[in-house]
Amino acid sequence: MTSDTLTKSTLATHLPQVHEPRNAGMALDMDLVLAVQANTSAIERRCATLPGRRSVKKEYQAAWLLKAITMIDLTTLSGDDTAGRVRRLCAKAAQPVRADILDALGMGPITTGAVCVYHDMVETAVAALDGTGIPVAAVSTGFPAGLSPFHLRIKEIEESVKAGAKEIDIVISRRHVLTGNWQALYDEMCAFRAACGEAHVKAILATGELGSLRNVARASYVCMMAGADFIKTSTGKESVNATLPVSLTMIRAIRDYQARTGFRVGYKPAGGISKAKDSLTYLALIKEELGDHWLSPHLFRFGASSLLNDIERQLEHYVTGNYSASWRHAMA
Ligand SMILES: O=C[C@H](O)COP(=O)(O)O
Repeated sequence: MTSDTLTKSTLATHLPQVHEPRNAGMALDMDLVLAVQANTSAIERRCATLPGRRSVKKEYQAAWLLKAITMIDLTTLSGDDTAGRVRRLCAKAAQPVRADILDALGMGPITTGAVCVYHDMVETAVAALDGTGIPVAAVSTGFPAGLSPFHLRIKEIEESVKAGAKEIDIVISRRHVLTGNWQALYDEMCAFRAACGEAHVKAILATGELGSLRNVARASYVCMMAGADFIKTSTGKESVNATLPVSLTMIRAIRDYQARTGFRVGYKPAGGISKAKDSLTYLALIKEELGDHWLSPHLFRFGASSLLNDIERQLEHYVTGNYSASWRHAMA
């Protein structure tokens, strides 16, 4: 990662609204899908070099971490979620870094990319975020397993959109991938996209349950062909969630899809990303494989419940020279 492309001055305090044409999708091209391969050992070799590399330091690191915050879907997806917890999370999304730290960094206000909740909490989050411009993302379609009746999965999307969700994170039927039923996956994804209407749809592949990187690559293509605005690795509930090899596989599918169609599809690694250092590795990977254009909330998000906390601690360390206990930072 070079440090010249992102400095504090390039971090506008209010991010410009980038107009990106939505992925219109294309007809299912089975020849293309079946031609997709993934060279697992080459992918793993490339990824093994990433975390150990020299990373950006000092003010450049602080700038990248601030940038990372603007691309977090701040998430709570727990059975014991309450309206109070969701309101606190929304307050954190609207002011993700303490004002004194931002002041010391010479930064104006920033926000996270979105707040991500279950359907039941959408209305609460929408009300709590009123006036902030922060969208609410709802996980949907029988999250996390995606095994509820199909008509109910469609209905769930419609209800979340009606409740004010601007982004819908759907889960695909893993069995369609595992049985190679690409037509069924394509049809399902088209129906989910149609039910979302104007809301943007993120397709969660649940990569930890897809068996191989080749399946991950093929599922990525099929979901993009069916109109996914983003492809997302995981629900956070699988035993293996976001990994670098899976990310490289999906990112290269995105790159190839853009070369073929001209549409830029977003990428969201999710699940188990909780360290500031890991966020820098992901951003470096995006920069190298997709380019600077993708380093923006409209094309890249972290799905994370606890990453923000660690980033805020690192920023405090940069400003004061001391690490604070994580409990000193408001819920993240
Ligand atoms: O989509 C977001 C994930 O569920 C968050 O996972 P995490 O709690 O491991 O950060």
